[in-house]
Amino acid sequence: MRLEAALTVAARGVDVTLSVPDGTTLALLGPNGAGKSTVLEALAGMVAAEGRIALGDRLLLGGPRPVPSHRRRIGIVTQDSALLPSLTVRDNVGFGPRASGMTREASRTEADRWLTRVDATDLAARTVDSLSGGQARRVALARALAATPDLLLLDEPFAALDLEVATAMRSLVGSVLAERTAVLATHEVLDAFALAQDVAVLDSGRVVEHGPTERVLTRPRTAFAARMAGRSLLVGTWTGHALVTPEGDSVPASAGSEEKPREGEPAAIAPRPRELRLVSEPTPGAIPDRVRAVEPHGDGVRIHGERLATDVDPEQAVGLVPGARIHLAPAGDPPRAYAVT
Ligand SMILES: Nc1ncnc2c1ncn2[C@@H]1O[C@H](COP(=O)(O)OP(=O)(O)OP(=O)(O)O)[C@@H](O)[C@H]1O
Repeated sequence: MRLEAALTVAARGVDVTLSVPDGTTLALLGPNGAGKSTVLEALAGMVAAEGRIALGDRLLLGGPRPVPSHRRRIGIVTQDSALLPSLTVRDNVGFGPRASGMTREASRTEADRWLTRVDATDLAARTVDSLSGGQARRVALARALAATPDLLLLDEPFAALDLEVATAMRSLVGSVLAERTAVLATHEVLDAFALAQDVAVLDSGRVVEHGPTERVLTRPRTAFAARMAGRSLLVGTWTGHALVTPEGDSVPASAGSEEKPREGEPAAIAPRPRELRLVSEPTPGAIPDRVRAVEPHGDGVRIHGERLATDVDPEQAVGLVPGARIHLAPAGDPPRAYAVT
């Protein structure tokens, strides 16, 4: 069912417009505090919001009065799982079916069906306070799905889980999201690529980019979205074989086949750190920069410049203090330029 939302939660500085076509997943991608949980809670009716929320042909917000949370037909899996502590796992999962009028017996059968779906049948008789974080997340997912929601909201479903548990949860979520309308809050680019057709990048309560995942995360328009995608962004004018920045740097690049740049028009490149290397001399095509920060990264070091970032071996990073002048050049093939009009 299609979701269209334009909502404001003024007290938390959140003001967003989102749209999620029927049967697709939107990743809400942003750093801590960007407002992801607030958007999900506002959609679910758990925090008061102004604006308009339409789910299919039902107006949940923006009509005479907001539809209360329990009538929205929205399932939410929050970061703390929010299960009912005094009930068993089976009764937690059967809560939605029971509330919709099923007999106790039928709701238990339904709960067992969903517990099988999330591979948690062995937990059915446990009380929820005895569950690990990963187990609680599975049960919360089963509980949300058992209520047959029109929209599923997942808030950082893989955060704070061990590697193996998170991997299993990713594959489970991948299978339940197929053909469903869903919004997935995450700060991981991997989740957006793997699970969502579209992405909305959230910066301080505002959507700075919204579009197909591959487009937004490989050809970003804003420095913020580029950073979330693990890239840098240089914008300039396309000459046919180079990008000329407002600072006058000419960076040799090739025209990408997607959103092909046109001569004399605005274009951008968004290289990943590993696509650039440090060069000691200001050679033609190298981009001058200054070190902003240096951080350990994997078995090497990531140099964050004011304009670009690159990964180097630890021995190359010696002496690269904030403010130091550096030059960066493409490490292999020239970067791909794309139109940004
Ligand atoms: N219960 C609350 N009461 C008041 N302000 C809140 C509450 N929860 C969050 N906020 C504020 O709302 C803003 C958005 O926070 P939110 O939790 O929605 O961000 P987030 O992107 O989900 O971050 P995280 O990934 O850390 O959960 C922040 O400024 C935060 O301090």
